[in-house]
Amino acid sequence: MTTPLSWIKRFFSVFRYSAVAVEIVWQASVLLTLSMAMATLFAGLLPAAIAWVGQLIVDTVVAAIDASGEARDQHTRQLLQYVVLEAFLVILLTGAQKINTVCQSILRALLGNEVNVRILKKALTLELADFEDSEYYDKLIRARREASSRPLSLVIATFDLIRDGISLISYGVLLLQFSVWAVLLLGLAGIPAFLAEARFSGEAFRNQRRRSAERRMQVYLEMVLTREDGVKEVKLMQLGKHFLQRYVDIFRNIYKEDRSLVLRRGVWGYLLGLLASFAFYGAYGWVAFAAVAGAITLGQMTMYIGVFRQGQSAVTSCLAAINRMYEDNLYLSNLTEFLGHNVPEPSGEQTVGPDPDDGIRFEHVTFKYPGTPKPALDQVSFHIRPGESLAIVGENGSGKTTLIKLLTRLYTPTSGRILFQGLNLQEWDVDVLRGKLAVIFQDFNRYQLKVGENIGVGNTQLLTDSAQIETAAEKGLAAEFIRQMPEQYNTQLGTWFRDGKELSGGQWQKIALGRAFMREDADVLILDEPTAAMDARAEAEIFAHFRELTSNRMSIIISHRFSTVRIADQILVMDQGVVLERGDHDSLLAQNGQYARLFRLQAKGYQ
Ligand SMILES: Nc1ncnc2c1ncn2[C@@H]1O[C@H](COP(=O)(O)OP(=O)(O)OP(=O)(O)O)[C@@H](O)[C@H]1O
Repeated sequence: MTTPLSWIKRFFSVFRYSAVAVEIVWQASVLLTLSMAMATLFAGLLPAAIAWVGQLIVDTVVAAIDASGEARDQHTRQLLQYVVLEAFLVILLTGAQKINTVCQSILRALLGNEVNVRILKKALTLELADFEDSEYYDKLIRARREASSRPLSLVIATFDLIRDGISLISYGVLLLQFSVWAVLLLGLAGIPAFLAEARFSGEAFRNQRRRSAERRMQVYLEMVLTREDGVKEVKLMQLGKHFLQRYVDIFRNIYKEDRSLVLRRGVWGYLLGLLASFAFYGAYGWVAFAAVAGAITLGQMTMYIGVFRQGQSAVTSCLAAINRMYEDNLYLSNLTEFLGHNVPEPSGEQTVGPDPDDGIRFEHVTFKYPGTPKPALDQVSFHIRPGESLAIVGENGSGKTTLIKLLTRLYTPTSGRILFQGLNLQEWDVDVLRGKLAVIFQDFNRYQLKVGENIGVGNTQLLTDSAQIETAAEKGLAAEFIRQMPEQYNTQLGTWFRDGKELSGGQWQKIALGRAFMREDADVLILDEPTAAMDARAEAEIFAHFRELTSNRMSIIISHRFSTVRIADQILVMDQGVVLERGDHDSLLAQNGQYARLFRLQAKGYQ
C-alpha cells in the first residue's frame, strides 16, 4: 500500500543523484558552479520582486490619477523611481538567465571531458574479468555513451527545480497578504499533478532499467550492421534483413510500453492540470471580486493575477524538471555504480625474484572462470628454465590461452601457485612482472595507427625510437613489406583514417611479432597462435627464427601445427584443462599417445 511517507520518499528519490552530479560539476569548475548557483537564486527570487514592484507601479498610477497639484507630482516622481527599479530588476533577471545559459554552455564541454576521463581512468584499473561480465561491461558502455550530456542535464534540472521552488515560495509569501486560503488552494491544486508526474516518471525510470538487456541487444545489432568487421559476413550470409527485423521487433516491444505510458501520462496530466486551472481561475475571480469590493487595490489585483499565472508556469516547469531528473538519475546511477565498482588493490610489491635461474613453475594450478562449473585448468604443473622453450598443443577449448592469462596475471589461480624466478606471481609488483613478459595473443590488437607506432606500442618507453622499431620489424619479418609501403613506417594502417592502408592477415601478424620484439630485455616471450593466418611453412620459419632470437630467454608458443611445435624443448599436450602428456618431440612420439597420433595425422595431411 502506498503510504504518504512512501510517496514523499518516492518524490525525494528524484534528488538521489543530484549531489553526485553537483560534485562532478564542482570538480569541473568551482567558479562556474558558484555562478550558476547564484544565478539560480536570483532567477528564483526576482520574478516575485518584479511582480511586487509592478503592484506599486499600478497603485501609484491610480494614486497619481486621483491626486492633483503637488501630490500628483510627488506620485509621478515616485512612479518614475518604481519604473526604474522595475527595469533594473528585469535587467538583473535577464542577466541571471543569461549567466545561467553561458555557464551551461561552457560547462557542457568541460563536464563531458571530466566524466569521460573519470570513466577511462576507472576502466584502466579494471580486471580483465570485469570486462567479461556482461552487465558490468554494459554499464561501462552506457556510462560512456551519454557522459557529455547527462550529468550537466541533471544539474540544470536540479537548479531549475530549485529556482522554480524559490519562485513558488516567494509567490506564496506575496499571496499570504491576500489570503492564507488562496495560498493553500493554489498549493494543494498543484499537488496531484506533482504526485502523478513523480509516479509516471518513476515508472519510466524503472521501465528503462528493466529493458537494459534489450537495449544492449539493439546496440549490438547496430554494431554488427554498421561496422566494417561485421559487414562482410552480414552481406555474404544475407543476415542484414534478419538482424534488422530483430532490431525492429525489439523497438516495437519497447514502443508499445512507452506509448501506453505516454498516453496515460498525457491523460492524467491534462485532467490534473485542469484541477490546477480551475483553482487558478477560482482564485482569479476571487481576486477580481475583492478588487471590486475595494478590499484590495488595483495594483494588488494585477500583482496577484500575475503571481497566479507565473506560479502556474513555475509548476509546469517544475514537473518538466522532475521528469528530466528521473531520466538523468538513471544515467547517474549507472555512472556511480561503474565508478564505485570495487577494484581490489593489486597485491604484491616485489620487483625481483630470489632465484632468477628458476624460470617459471606451475604447481598444481587449477582455475575456474566465474560462473562456470568445470575448471578450465585442472592441476596443471610444469617447469621451464631460462633458455628453454615450451610449446603447448591441444584441441580448441583445452585451456591453452587460459594458462597464458594466468601466467600474465590477467587472472588469479583458484588453487595451486605459479612461481616466476622463485617468487609467487601474486607477490610480484604487477607492472614489473608484466614488463618482463612479451606476449602476443591470437586476437592481438590491430591499432588504427601508423606502422611504426603499431610496432612501437610493444614498449611505450621506445615508442618513438625508430632504430629500435626497425630492428624489431626485422626480427618479426615485417621489415621487407614495410619498406614497400608508400610512407614506410609512417604509413597509416587500417581503414578508419585518411590514407589508411589495410594489411593482409599474415602481414598484421608480422607487425604483431615485431611488437613482441620491442621488449628486448623481456625474460619470457609468449606467442599464443599469432601466426595462425600464415601457411605452415611460413609459421615454421618464423618460429625457428623466433627460437634463435630467444635462445637465452624463455619462450612459450601455442600452435596447432606440429611441424612448428616439434622444435620446442618441452611440449605440453593439453586436453580439457589437464596436461595429458609432457616431454620433447621424440619422447612424446615414443610414448605413442595422443601427441604421436595427432602428429602422424597432420604429417599425413602434408604428404
Ligand atoms: N572468459 C571466459 N569465461 C568463461 N569461460 C571461458 C572464458 N574463456 C574461455 N573459457 C572457457 O575455458 C575453456 C578453455 O578456454 P581457452 O581459451 O583457454 O582454450 P584454448 O585451448 O586456448 O582454445 P583455442 O585453441 O580454441 O584457442 C573453454 O572451455 C572455454 O569455453
